Amino acid sequence: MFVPTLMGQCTPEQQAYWLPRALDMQIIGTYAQTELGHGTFIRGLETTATYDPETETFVMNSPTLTSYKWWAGGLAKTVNYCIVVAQLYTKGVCHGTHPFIVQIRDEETHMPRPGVKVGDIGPKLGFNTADNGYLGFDNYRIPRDNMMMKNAQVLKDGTYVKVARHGKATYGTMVFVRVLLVNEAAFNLAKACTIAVRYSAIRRQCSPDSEGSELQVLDYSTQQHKLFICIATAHALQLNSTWLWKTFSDTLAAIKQGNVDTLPELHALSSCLKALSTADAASLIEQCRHACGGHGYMMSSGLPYLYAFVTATRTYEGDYTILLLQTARFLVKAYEQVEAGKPLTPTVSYLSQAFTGKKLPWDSSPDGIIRAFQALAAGKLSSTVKSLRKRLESGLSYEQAWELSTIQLNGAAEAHCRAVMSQNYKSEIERLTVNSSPNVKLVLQQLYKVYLYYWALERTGDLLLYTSISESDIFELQLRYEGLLKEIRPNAVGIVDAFDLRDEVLHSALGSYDGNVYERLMAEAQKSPLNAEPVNQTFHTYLKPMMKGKL
Ligand SMILES: CCCCC/C=C\C/C=C\C/C=C\CCC(=O)SCCNC(=O)CCNC(=O)[C@H](O)C(C)(C)COP(=O)(O)OP(=O)(O)OC[C@H]1O[C@@H](n2cnc3c(N)ncnc32)[C@H](O)[C@@H]1OP(=O)(O)O
Ligand SMILES: Cc1cc2nc3c(=O)[nH]c(=O)nc-3n(C[C@H](O)[C@H](O)[C@H](O)COP(=O)(O)OP(=O)(O)OC[C@H]3O[C@@H](n4cnc5c(N)ncnc54)[C@H](O)[C@@H]3O)c2cc1C
Repeated sequence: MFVPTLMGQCTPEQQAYWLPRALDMQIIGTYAQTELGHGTFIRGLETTATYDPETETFVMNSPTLTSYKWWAGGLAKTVNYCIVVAQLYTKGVCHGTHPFIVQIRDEETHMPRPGVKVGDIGPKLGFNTADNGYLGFDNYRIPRDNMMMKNAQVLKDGTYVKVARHGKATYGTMVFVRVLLVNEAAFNLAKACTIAVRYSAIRRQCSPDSEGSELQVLDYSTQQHKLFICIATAHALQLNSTWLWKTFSDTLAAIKQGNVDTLPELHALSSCLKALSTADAASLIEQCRHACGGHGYMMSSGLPYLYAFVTATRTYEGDYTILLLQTARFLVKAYEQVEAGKPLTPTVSYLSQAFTGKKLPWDSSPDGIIRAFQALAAGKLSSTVKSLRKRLESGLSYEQAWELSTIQLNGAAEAHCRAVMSQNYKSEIERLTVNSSPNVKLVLQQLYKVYLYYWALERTGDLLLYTSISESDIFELQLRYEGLLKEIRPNAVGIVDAFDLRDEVLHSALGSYDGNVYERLMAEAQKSPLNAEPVNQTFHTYLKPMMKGKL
């Protein structure tokens, strides 16, 4: 996050000075925005940067314990510089949060600079290879030039000058990382399902009849139900990530031309896609662990590490709930645009035909299901706006009405995102397989149908509300879904092999390419320190005295 912020928030002159040093690893930096007391509410951050025109410096200060920077990766022992997001004060006026480049350790001795308090925040669920740290300032001075001045400046005499055309230009790095995280979610879910599917092909358990041999657990329908959605979702996230990256790049290019019109839609998309992709990836990685029984609970399976690593992404770079509410803001505005007969941006254009007051006729084809997801999202949005307006009419303020409606707002945003993801998944597969062999086309179409059927069956309640789907339609869809799992089974191992993930990347005794699961589990067990000697000394110090009643 350090380098992207240097690129996104510095003037060309500042980039010319800082970027080469950062890329050369002469300086190592992190992005310190979150504080002990605030992570989501950026406007509530307490660290201050007060400009002193006498010395042409900013005085960095941590006025309270809760103002200490907390969480930044590498902050504890690794970095010697930080990008610090602080409330900017000049001429007695607060201009809100702005980014500053702050040296916190000596470049030679690595000792913390006077006025800087820095340390490690302690053990975490995962991410323990990163030294996430805390940082406090005691009236610590930095040169005026260390304010990142692309979007706003403080002149030598302390005059504040706003440069950016969009009020949230300083939030740009977060959008960039959210876009990256969709790809990371896809990559890590692909690892987990490679491990779980390969292991499920090796593992034999239970024989349906007394004479027969034990079945591969991958042959069980319930195991296929657990795992094939994981494969389908890994592809869905990867294709949405590529699509989102292009949307991000196009928006950035437009902003460079001075056109910020597409930024709100990008913010709404990156928010809900980051939220859903990281939440789906974390819960499906846990599902892969469930599918591997006891051995999935071993660190040597690689699955606990993947889960601990990925579940953090639901929180950092914008908490799941918060980001969905950002998307909901955008959707409510889109609803108002439909009412006013105004044009809509591409990803919400389906809303212009949606508010007919009638249930969408059910169509179980892939395109029909995608239209149903859109009808579901539109229906939830319409119902949410109705709740908002009912509360406003009762005399509540907009903020109060909004807060009381946030559960529905989040539901509408999640439904919208599912519709966008499903649409992208199918259209990207069709675009990319135009020249593919019939077999490749067949397998990839089977996977996106798994995704569509799975989520339609997960949302039958909503589909009954907003489409004409009947009980028998649901019955038929369930049978079709279960039949599709059986069609995929023969190719399942080949499909995860196609992720082309090397053993060194998987780090898994269960998922290695050679399938020697039991030999690898035993080999990993031998590495346990408890196997260093036949009798551990705790027998003599604790067990034996206890057995003799002497403790
Ligand atoms: C899967 C394995 C992954 C492994 C990958 C490995 C490494 C990954 C690399 C890095 C990650 C590591 C660490 C993570 C680092 C961090 O966590 S950094 C800290 C991240 N913190 C956040 O994300 C904080 C979240 N909070 C916010 O973004 C904002 O507070 C808010 C919730 C958006 C609210 O902001 P606020 O200023 O109050 O604005 P408000 O809600 O009032 O909205 C005002 C208008 O501004 C628009 N807007 C808000 N944000 C943006 C944005 N980013 N871009 C564009 N526009 C934005 C908003 O839509 C409003 O517009 P209106 O037109 O008024 O509706
Ligand atoms: C592994 C990891 C690495 C990180 N790395 C960095 C880093 O490098 N740099 C950095 O600056 N930060 C980093 N962070 C911090 C991260 O960005 C924050 O944890 C995240 O933004 C969430 O903020 P918070 O922790 O204050 O949670 P809070 O915002 O306090 O959330 C707590 C709960 O309150 C809810 N909530 C909060 N506000 C609202 C609201 N308005 N409406 C409804 N519900 C609400 C949330 O949904 C959540 O359920 C990292 C975090 C982790 C876990």
